[in-house]
This record gives sequence, C-alpha cells and structure tokens, in this order.
Amino acid sequence: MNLQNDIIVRGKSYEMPFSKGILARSLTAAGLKPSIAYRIAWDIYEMLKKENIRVIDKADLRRRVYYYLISKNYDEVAKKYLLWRMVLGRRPIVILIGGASGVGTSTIAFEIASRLGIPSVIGTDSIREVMRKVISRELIPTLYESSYTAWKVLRDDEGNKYIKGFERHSEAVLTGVEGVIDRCLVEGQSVIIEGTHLIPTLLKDKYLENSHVVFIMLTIYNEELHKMRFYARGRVSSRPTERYLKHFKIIRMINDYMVETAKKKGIPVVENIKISETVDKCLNIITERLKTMIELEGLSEEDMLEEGI
Ligand SMILES: Nc1ncnc2c1ncn2[C@@H]1O[C@H](COP(=O)(O)OP(=O)(O)O)[C@@H](O)[C@H]1O
Ligand SMILES: O=C(O)[C@@H](COP(=O)(O)O)OP(=O)(O)O
Repeated sequence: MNLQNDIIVRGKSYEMPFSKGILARSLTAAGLKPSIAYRIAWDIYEMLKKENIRVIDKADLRRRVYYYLISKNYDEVAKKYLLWRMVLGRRPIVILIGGASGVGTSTIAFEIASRLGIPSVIGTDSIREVMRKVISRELIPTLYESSYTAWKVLRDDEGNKYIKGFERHSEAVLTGVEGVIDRCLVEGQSVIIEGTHLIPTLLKDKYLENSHVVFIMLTIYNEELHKMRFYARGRVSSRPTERYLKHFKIIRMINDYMVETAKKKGIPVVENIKISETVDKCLNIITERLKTMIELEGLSEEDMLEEGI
C-alpha cells in the first residue's frame, strides 16, 4: 500500500489514511444528504492538502469538520456530528429495534448500522437459536415454536392464548438479549439488537432506564401493506410467504400488542412505510436520547470539541 501521498489521521492508538468515504458517512449520520456529505468530505480533504498537512489528530480533524459545517451554515448538522463522534468514539450504545415479524426490523437495523458505522447487528432469532441449545424442549416448549405458533404448546390456557404463547416464547430469548446488552455495556461495544422478541413490558426496567440503551418499536398500521412485506421477503429469502400469511392474524395481534406495550413503557413507535423516512425518524430519536446522555454527563459543546477520541 502506497501511503506516501495520503494524509494520515492519528487516533489515540492507531493511524489510518484519510478516507473521504468514512468522513462522508459520519456526515450522513448527522443528517446530511449523501451527495452533500461527499462534497464536504472532499472539500475538507482538499483544504488539508492545500495546507500541506500530512498528519492530523482525530480530535483536530473533528474540530475542523465542526467549524467547516458552521461556516457553511449547517449549525444543526455540526452539533449532531459532534454528538455522534463523542458517543460512537467512546461510549457504548445499544439500540433495540422491536416489531412483529415482517414489519422491517432487520432491514431498518442494518440501514441504521451502516449509517452510524455500528459494526454489530444481532437478530433475536439468532439469540433464540442459542437459547434452544441450552434450554430443552421439555423445559420450555414455546421456545421451540415461532412467535405466532407458540400458543399451540401452552400448558395452560388462561387469557389470550396467542399473546400468552408469544410472551412465553419470548421470555427465554429476552434473557439472552439482556446478557448481550450487559456484555456490550461492560465491554464498551455498541450493538443493534432487532426482532420480534423485544417485548417492552418483559424487558427489565433497568435496561429501559439506562441512558445508553435506546429502544424503538416499529409497526405497520395498514394490514395489506404488512401482508405485502411477506410477499417481498418470500421472493428473496427461503422463508415461505405462505407460512406467515397462514398465521397473519396472530402476527397482527402481536403487532398491536407490541405497539400497546411500547406506549405503556413510553417507547417511541415508528411506522415503517418508506425505508429512508423510517431511518431518519429513528436517527432523530436516537440523537435526542444521546443528547440526554451527554447532558447527564454534564458535557458542553466546548468540552466535546476538546475531548480527544
Ligand atoms: N420500508 C420498507 N419498504 C418496503 N419494503 C420494506 C420496508 N422495510 C422492509 N421491507 C421489506 O419487507 C420485508 C420484511 O422485512 P424484514 O426486515 O425482513 O422484517 P422483519 O425483520 O421485521 O421480519 C423484506 O423483504 C424487506 O426488504
Ligand atoms: O418467530 C417469528 O416470529 C420469526 C421471527 O423472525 P422475523 O420474521 O422477525 O425475522 O421467526 P420464524 O420462527 O418464523 O423463523
């Protein structure tokens, strides 16, 4: 690799060549359109070249980007940019994207991850597979079903059996989810966890109250639109559309239940109609939560500009 003509960006423990792509991605996460973000990343690269800068500290680069954005009247973007650099650089953040099967939790989780540069997305169905390896079918039969068929193996039939089955099915998965959250917070790693098992009223309050954890519930209010998503998925995956359509009424019940429990716990509910709009709404929610987290730490904008990452 020839680094002779590159500008080197120096972090606390590593160096890397200046990447316009990485900078542009940080700027889109802060709310700029990709085309403008690339233009600005390019401008900053040219500016550094012109000044004959060969090595620049990350904190210095961050300051320059911030003031450049302000000079172009992107004050709000500048603030968000700073906030995101602070958080992703040194604070773990756990984003939970819940929602009934088919409403788009995995699609939206991956979009958010790529916009924010979070390297890890875990589906609750993968956590379910792990839990199936450690808990026997005899002990928790509902775990071995799908969210919408768990009612079939319930041992009691009190109350709404479909929702009861879904809750019993999800409880064990949530134990695994909580383990993943604990690990990420301790290790200082950010992660996005997505899936249908994230029932707000069953997740322990200590996670809901943690300022590093942001929970968003996705939904589709229109039944026909929800149904269409299973057709779309069936075309590109091995998951048969018929299976989901057969249980569609129960999946809709789960969808309504997820919205209801989210509201009960004060968790924002976002309707997933257009991917780009859903992602923007989610990013706004996450940004607001991060502001609270930084405020709780008592950090001002000036502190953020000074703090090295
Ligand atoms: N906003 C959207 N607009 C159109 N299609 C979408 C949208 N969100 C998701 N999809 C599609 O709908 C299907 C179901 O989404 P998926 O993310 O697999 O749902 P989930 O993970 O919630 O079960 C997929 O084929 C996905 O590409
Ligand atoms: O249990 C369920 O509702 C789905 C969850 O997966 P998503 O549809 O949310 O990805 O898994 P299944 O058992 O159908 O493979």
